[in-house]
Amino acid sequence: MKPELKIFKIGGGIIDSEADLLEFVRLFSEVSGPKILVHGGGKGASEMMANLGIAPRMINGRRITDAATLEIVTMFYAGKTNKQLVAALQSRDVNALGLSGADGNVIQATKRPVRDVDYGFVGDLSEASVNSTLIHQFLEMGLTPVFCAINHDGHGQLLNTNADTIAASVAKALSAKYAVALHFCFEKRGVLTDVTDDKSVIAKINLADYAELKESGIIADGMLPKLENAFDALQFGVDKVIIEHALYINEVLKTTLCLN
Ligand SMILES: Nc1ncnc2c1ncn2[C@@H]1O[C@H](COP(=O)(O)OP(=O)(O)O)[C@@H](O)[C@H]1O
Ligand SMILES: CC(=O)N[C@@H](CCC(=O)OP(=O)(O)O)C(=O)O
Repeated sequence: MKPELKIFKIGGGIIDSEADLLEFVRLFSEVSGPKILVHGGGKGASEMMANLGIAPRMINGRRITDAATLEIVTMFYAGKTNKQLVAALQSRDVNALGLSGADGNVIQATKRPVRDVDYGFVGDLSEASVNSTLIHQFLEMGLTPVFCAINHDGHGQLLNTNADTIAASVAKALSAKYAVALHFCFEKRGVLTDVTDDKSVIAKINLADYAELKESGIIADGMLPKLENAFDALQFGVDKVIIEHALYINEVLKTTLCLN
């Protein structure tokens, strides 16, 4: 039997509030066994950009990342957010190791080719992108890797990748060695039939439900790429995918995804 590995992804809605972030760190520090944290921070990055007079542009949940945007998101994700999270985890006795994809060449991406849209310095990940051997070694050393959304192309160019995609790719790559549970944590209790009603959590979603929910428009905005990544992970070896509130990871109200 494969050993268990828990991968948690937190998004910008939680990172934006210091109190929420510290509460998540407390809960995460109590999670037993080998674990990995992947963080976004899109909301804070957009605020920082707006303060600097640069209008953020998103298409299909992905940020158009020109050179100026890349500088800001690198500072915000790989700098401030990653290091604050690592320090908070250390204060809870979690030996966290903050990583961009460039560190140890742990995730290498390819700049997204220009088709209908030029996304700029956005990185796409493939099966070969994630160095699962190195991540396994970190876990064996008792370290908890903390990934941000910045990676590189191996030729000196930093790239920005949606953090849900990073979480799903790391989960897929490690599923050869581990039974991986992938938790997408954000500021709602799961996938909702009514986004304004936290009680309307859909307990289970399979591939057929997913198609219907998309068609009916119940799933929209950032939930679209999140579920796309989530089902991709399930189809490529990840054991469990859960969508839940970052501050209620120990409670039963959540969405579990399944293929059939
Ligand atoms: N059916 C749905 N259930 C829950 N959230 C939804 C749904 N449809 C759209 N959303 C939106 O998706 C957002 C989550 O996507 P995103 O902001 O990208 O997450 P993250 O904070 O993890 O980056 C929610 O804040 C919500 O506004
Ligand atoms: C290419 C791309 O879209 N990158 C994302 C990375 C951060 C992210 O995904 O943050 P959340 O998880 O908080 O949304 C962005 O810059 O917004």
